[in-house]
Amino acid sequence: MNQPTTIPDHILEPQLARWLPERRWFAAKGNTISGVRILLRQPLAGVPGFAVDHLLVSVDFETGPPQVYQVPLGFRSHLPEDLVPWALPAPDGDVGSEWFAYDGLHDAEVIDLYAERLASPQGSGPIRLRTAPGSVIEPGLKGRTLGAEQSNTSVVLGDKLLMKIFRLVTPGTNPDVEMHRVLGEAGSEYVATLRAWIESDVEGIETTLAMVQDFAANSADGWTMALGSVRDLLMEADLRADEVGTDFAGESYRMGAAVAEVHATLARALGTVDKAVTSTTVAAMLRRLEAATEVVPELAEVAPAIRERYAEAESLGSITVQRIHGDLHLGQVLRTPERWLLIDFEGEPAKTLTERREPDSRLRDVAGMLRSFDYAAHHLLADSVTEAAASQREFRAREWAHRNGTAFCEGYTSVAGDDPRSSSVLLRAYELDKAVYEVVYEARNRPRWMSLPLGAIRRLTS
Ligand SMILES: Nc1ncnc2c1ncn2[C@@H]1O[C@H](COP(=O)(O)OP(=O)(O)O)[C@@H](O)[C@H]1O
Ligand SMILES: O=P(O)(O)O[C@H]1O[C@H](CO)[C@@H](O[C@H]2O[C@H](CO)[C@@H](O)[C@H](O)[C@H]2O)[C@H](O)[C@H]1O
Repeated sequence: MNQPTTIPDHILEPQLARWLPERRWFAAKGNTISGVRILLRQPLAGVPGFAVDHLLVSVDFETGPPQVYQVPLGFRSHLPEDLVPWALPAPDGDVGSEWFAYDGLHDAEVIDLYAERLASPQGSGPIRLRTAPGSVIEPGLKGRTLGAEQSNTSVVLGDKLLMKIFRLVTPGTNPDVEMHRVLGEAGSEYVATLRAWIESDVEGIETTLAMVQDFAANSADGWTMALGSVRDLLMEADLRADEVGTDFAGESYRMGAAVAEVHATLARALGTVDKAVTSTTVAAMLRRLEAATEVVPELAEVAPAIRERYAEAESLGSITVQRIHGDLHLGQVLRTPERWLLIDFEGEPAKTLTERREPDSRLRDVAGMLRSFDYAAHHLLADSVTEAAASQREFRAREWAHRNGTAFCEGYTSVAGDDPRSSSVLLRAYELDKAVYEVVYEARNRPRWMSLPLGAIRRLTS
C-alpha cells in the first residue's frame, strides 16, 4: 500500500462520501451512501504543496450493490480560486490537515501530467496504457476539460485528441472502446479513430478506465444544432418548420443515413441473430417499467397504457438483433465539416455491462433519436407566456419533431433499404421504453425536465 503524503485514506473516505453525490456523473442519485472505500490510490506526482493521486473508490449504499468510481484527485496546500468549485468538503472534525483535495481533472497542471503519461507510458504498475496499432501519442499536448459534465469527464488534448475518463467503472471492457475498435477496424468513416485506452484490474477483471480518440475539431453536436433550429422556429410561431432559416431536416436525413451505415458495419463485423421478442425485449421493458414506477409514482397512471403497447409488440414473434449504439440521442452525434460521427457507444449508464453488450434491434437506436427530436422540440416550451401562445408553440414543436423524425427515417431507409417506420408497433414500444428510462433519468438529474418524457408517454399511448 502506498503511503499518502497528503490526506490519509481514513480521512479522505468520509470527505468523498459527502462530495460524490453532488457530482453530475454520480450515477446512483437517490441512493444513500453507507461508506466509501479507496480500492486503489496511485500517486502520479508529489512535490511540496502539490500532489496528484489516481483513485478508484468503491461506494457502498444502504440498499443495492456497491459501485466503483474513478476519481483523479489533486491536492494543494493553497487552493487557487478557480479550483474552489471542484474542492472536496473539509474533513469531519478538526484533523489539522494542511491539504485541500479537489477533482484533478479541472486543473491544467494535473491534466499535463496525464498527457505526459500518455505520451511516455510506463511499463508496469496497476494502471496500464494500451496504444492502438499504428498510433503514436505525441508529447507536450496541452489539455482542457470539456465544460459540460456528463456521465464521464472528457479532456481535449492539443485539439487533436479527446481523452474520456470513465467515472462509473464497471469491471470488464467498456463497450465504447470495444465498438470504436470494431468499427475502426472495419473502416467506418462514421466514428472517431480510437488511439489508446487505459486499463486496470478491478475485482480481478481487466477493466477499461479511459479511452483516447481523435478529436473532431470544428464539429458541433446534434443537440446544439437542433436547438438552434427549434429556437428560430419558436421565435416566429407563424412560420412552418420548412420556412425558417435553420430548417434541420437535411441534417436529420444525413444523420439517419450515417446511423444506418454504422448499423450495417456492425452487422457485417459482429453478425445478427433472430430471437423471440418476448424472451428478453418485452420482459426487460416490463421490468424497467415496474422499477421506474417505484422511483417515479406519476408513472403508475400511464403504466397500464404502456403495458398495452408492449403486449402488441410481444405478439410480433421474432425479431433480428445485433450490436447497436444503445443510447443514441442528438448529444451522441457530431457534425464535422464532412459528415455526422456517432460517439459514446457506452450504452445507457443505468444498465449493467452485460445488458449493454446484449444484441438488440436496430430500432432501439432509431427510437432513441426520435425521442431526442421530441426533446429538442419541446424543451424550450416551458416558459410560454399565454395559453394561446403555448398551444401554437406546442403545435409547431410537434411539427418540427415529426418533420425531422421523418427525414431521419428517410435517410436511414436510403441506406438500409427497410423503413424503420414500417415496424411501427416495435418502434413505438422502444420509444416508450426509452421515455420510461428518461423519466427516471430526469427525476434524478434534472427534475424540471421530467414533464418532457411524461408528456411524450401520454402522446405515444393516446
Ligand atoms: N471525437 C470527438 N471529437 C470532438 N468532440 C467529442 C468527441 N467525442 C466526444 N466529444 C464531445 O465530448 C462530449 C462528451 O462525450 P461523450 O462520449 O458523449 O461522453 P459521456 O460518456 O460523458 O456522455 C460530447 O458531448 C461531445 O461534444
Ligand atoms: O450522458 P449520456 O450522453 O450517456 O446520456 C445520458 O444523458 C443524456 C442527457 O445529457 C440523456 O438524454 C436525454 O436528454 C437529451 C437532452 O439533454 C435528449 O436529447 C435525449 O433524447 C434524452 O434521452 C440520456 O438519456 C442519458 O442516458
